[in-house]
Amino acid sequence: MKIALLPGDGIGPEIVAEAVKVLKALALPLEMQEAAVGGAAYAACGHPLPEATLRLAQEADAVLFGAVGDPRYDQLERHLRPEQAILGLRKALGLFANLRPAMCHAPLTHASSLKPELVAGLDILIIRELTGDIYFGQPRGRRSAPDGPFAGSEEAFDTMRYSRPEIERIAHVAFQAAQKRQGRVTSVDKANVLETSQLWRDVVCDVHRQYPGVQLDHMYVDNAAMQLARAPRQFDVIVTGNLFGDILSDEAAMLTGSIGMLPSASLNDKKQGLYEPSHGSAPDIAGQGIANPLATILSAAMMLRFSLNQPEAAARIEAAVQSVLAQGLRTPDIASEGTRKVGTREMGDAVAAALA
Ligand SMILES: NC(=O)C1=CN([C@@H]2O[C@H](COP(=O)(O)OP(=O)(O)OC[C@H]3O[C@@H](n4cnc5c(N)ncnc54)[C@H](O)[C@@H]3O)[C@@H](O)[C@H]2O)C=CC1
Ligand SMILES: CC(C)CC(=O)C(=O)O
Ligand SMILES: [Mg+2]
Repeated sequence: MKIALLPGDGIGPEIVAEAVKVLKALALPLEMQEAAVGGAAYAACGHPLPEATLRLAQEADAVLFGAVGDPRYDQLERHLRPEQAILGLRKALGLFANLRPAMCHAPLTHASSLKPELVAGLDILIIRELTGDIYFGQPRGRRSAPDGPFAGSEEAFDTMRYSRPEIERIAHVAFQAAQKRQGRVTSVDKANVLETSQLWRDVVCDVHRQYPGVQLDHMYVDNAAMQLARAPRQFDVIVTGNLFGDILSDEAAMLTGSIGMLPSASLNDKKQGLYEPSHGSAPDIAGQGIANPLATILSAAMMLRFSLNQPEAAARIEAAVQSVLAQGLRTPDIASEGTRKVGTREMGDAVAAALA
């Protein structure tokens, strides 16, 4: 089983190292090969997604990704910025389905931003479309405004676009996931305002006819953001577009205790996948040894389950994470009174040691 390791920038190398430690402790025949990506790759060879890195990812059975983004490169042209590497990988590998499970582990109900009684047992699956929408839509650019009250001044524009097949395939992923869960899908859009969202809603309704056992409802994204903070357990599966899913999943992370707890799988139609924490490179804490590695470790478990056909090994990692949380070990982002504060490495060591 070939795994491409792409640690990237900021806390990326710190958290990927801990996931690798846990994977190695499983003693499976995993062949891991590392390559530079993001700002690290730009510094080394002038491009955030070098050809060799892309090839390694394409030829691997799965990719374990840290994060990209480096404030030193914020002023670069968009196509050279570290973040283009992850967008480029998603597009090149066709990773249209992003699964972000937001679960509140029992020992962390007090670490959540909400009252414990609102998040106890929380288990939401956010399914975010990942290769379309305003992040990829053309045309985009800068120009002199051709009309309107600010005609002649500098303006910038992006394009929100979705095609029927793109919406159909992500809707199928959502309905099929719901069939294995509580059987409920909430489709989140802004159909009261946006043409793309009106098509989104039409197509989701059309696909729903093939899944009569699944309950479907629709919610505008502004209300969905509010409902997540008010009563998150009303949701089972949320399916939404790239932009809304990006924002809502960071919000949902805080219901679980921290953005450092939210793993993700990005899959294509061949179940080839890229696995990464939902957060970014966290430059504000990089190099301090305090980043929470659990989202990355849980992403490695998703990799074993979805791409490497090792569900038992995945379950062992998930149980080990539960066990260290039950023991009271906490990185600073999830620490509370009466728990034991540990750093990134100590948390990784503890998970590896707790593997049954
Ligand atoms: N997939 C990716 O590679 C992503 C990259 N980015 C990039 O990351 C850089 C930083 O972006 P931000 O908006 O600051 O988002 P961020 O997710 O990196 O950080 C937001 C806040 O959460 C904290 N945080 C994040 N991960 C954590 C962890 N594992 N443990 C403890 N605390 C954690 C950070 O310290 C920070 O205070 C930017 O360059 C951005 O473009 C952002 C999101 C995803
Ligand atoms: C570069 C960004 C689109 C990455 C991000 O924020 C995400 O995937 O959650
Ligand atoms: Mg994001």
